Amino acid sequence: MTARYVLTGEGFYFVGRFLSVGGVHHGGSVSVRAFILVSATSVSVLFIMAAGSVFRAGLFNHRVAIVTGGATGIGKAITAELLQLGCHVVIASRKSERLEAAADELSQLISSSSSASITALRCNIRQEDEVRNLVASTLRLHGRIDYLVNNGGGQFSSPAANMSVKGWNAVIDTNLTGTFLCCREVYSAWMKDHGGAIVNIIADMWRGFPGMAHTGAARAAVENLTKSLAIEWASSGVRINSVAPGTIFSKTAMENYKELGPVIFQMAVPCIPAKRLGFPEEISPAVCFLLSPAASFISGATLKVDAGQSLYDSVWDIPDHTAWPEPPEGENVGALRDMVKKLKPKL
Ligand SMILES: CCCCCCCCC/C=C/C(=O)SCCNC(=O)CCNC(=O)[C@H](O)C(C)(C)COP(=O)(O)OP(=O)(O)OC[C@H]1O[C@@H](n2cnc3c(N)ncnc32)[C@H](O)[C@@H]1OP(=O)(O)O
Ligand SMILES: NC(=O)C1=CN([C@@H]2O[C@H](COP(=O)(O)OP(=O)(O)OC[C@H]3O[C@@H](n4cnc5c(N)ncnc54)[C@H](OP(=O)(O)O)[C@@H]3O)[C@@H](O)[C@H]2O)C=CC1
Repeated sequence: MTARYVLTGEGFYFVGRFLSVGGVHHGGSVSVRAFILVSATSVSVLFIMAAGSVFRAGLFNHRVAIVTGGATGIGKAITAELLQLGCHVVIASRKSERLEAAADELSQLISSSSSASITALRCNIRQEDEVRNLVASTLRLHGRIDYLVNNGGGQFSSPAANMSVKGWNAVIDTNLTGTFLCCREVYSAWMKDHGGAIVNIIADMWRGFPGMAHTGAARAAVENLTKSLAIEWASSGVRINSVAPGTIFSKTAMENYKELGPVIFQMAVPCIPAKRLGFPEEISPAVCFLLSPAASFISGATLKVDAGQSLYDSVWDIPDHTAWPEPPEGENVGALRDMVKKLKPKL
């Protein structure tokens, strides 16, 4: 038996509760349609987003978030979704023009009935004093910090052997030390006494990150940092998790690699089980979920949002070579030689 129900209005709220994702309904400027497929053995629910967030509008009303790198790419999508959920968002990065342009553009998403707001603050997360100022300014402005999204970061592509120590340090300082500084400062200044939720954006570095070894090392370290802080800060009511995106296309991400950008993104596609690139709007719901009350029992975890890429293929090609030592002699090597001889075509 298969039946299909199309629900509207309050029905969404019921579906949201049923799915335990903190409530999903049709409200505000967010327009969602849901289809439930029921069969004898299973019930599956498919949400089709027409626009905005799948989460309940107002879920983050009066909450305050800092999103580093919130003016571009993935950070911008996270900021947009948080704003639509009613959050006050402070976006922070190094380039004032980008910050101001994004704040102007994203403020258009805020409906007149919403309490949400967006503020752009310049901050280089590698600089301890600038991170301290960012947190102090946010507290002066809003009086609280409920969420921190450590999204600001990046790297350049280079074989490890060609990396200078300056280049290595630039990437480690940004992705690892910058993340640590933001976590520590937000915790000391607010979350220690009031709790909160943190999400760290890491990367698909599960099998190393050949071609970008510095960022692989930094992101693996952040994954471990996430676990340490989940334990150290649990008694303050702080939850901290990571999101590991696959290959996510945005204009700014591509431009970072200059003329190599199109090549890098194009060559990733065959290695992605979905056979297409991901998009920032496919990362932001995972971040919002981990910040939300729907994740109230989740801490120290990493959510891969990569269409299975981390289980599949690598873009790094190892050319044929004979650089390894011969295997130890013995009956198995002999058997292999016999097998290879038999496989050779007869002349
Ligand atoms: C292949 C696998 C596919 C793998 C498959 C494809 C996966 C793609 C996944 C994409 C993942 C993403 O994260 S996309 C997101 C991309 N966005 C970003 O990376 C944005 C932020 N990035 C940056 O700001 C920069 O890239 C970063 C290097 C981190 C910081 O730059 P800054 O200029 O601020 O750093 P500085 O302190 O001035 O130091 C710069 C030094 O870095 C080194 N350096 C910088 N760019 C360099 C370059 N292109 N080649 C060599 N070296 C470089 C030099 O030593 C520089 O020194 P000098 O020589 O003295 O100048
Ligand atoms: N796109 C992808 O495939 C993947 C991306 N990631 C990571 O996700 C995050 C977002 O990347 P994405 O949106 O794709 O690319 P973008 O290049 O658009 O975003 C990177 C952001 O980080 C900010 N940033 C970089 N360095 C600093 C710094 N020192 N201080 C403060 N802000 C900084 C940049 O702003 P500004 O330059 O103004 O400082 C920019 O807004 C990055 O950490 C990235 O490495 C992880 C896995 C895959």
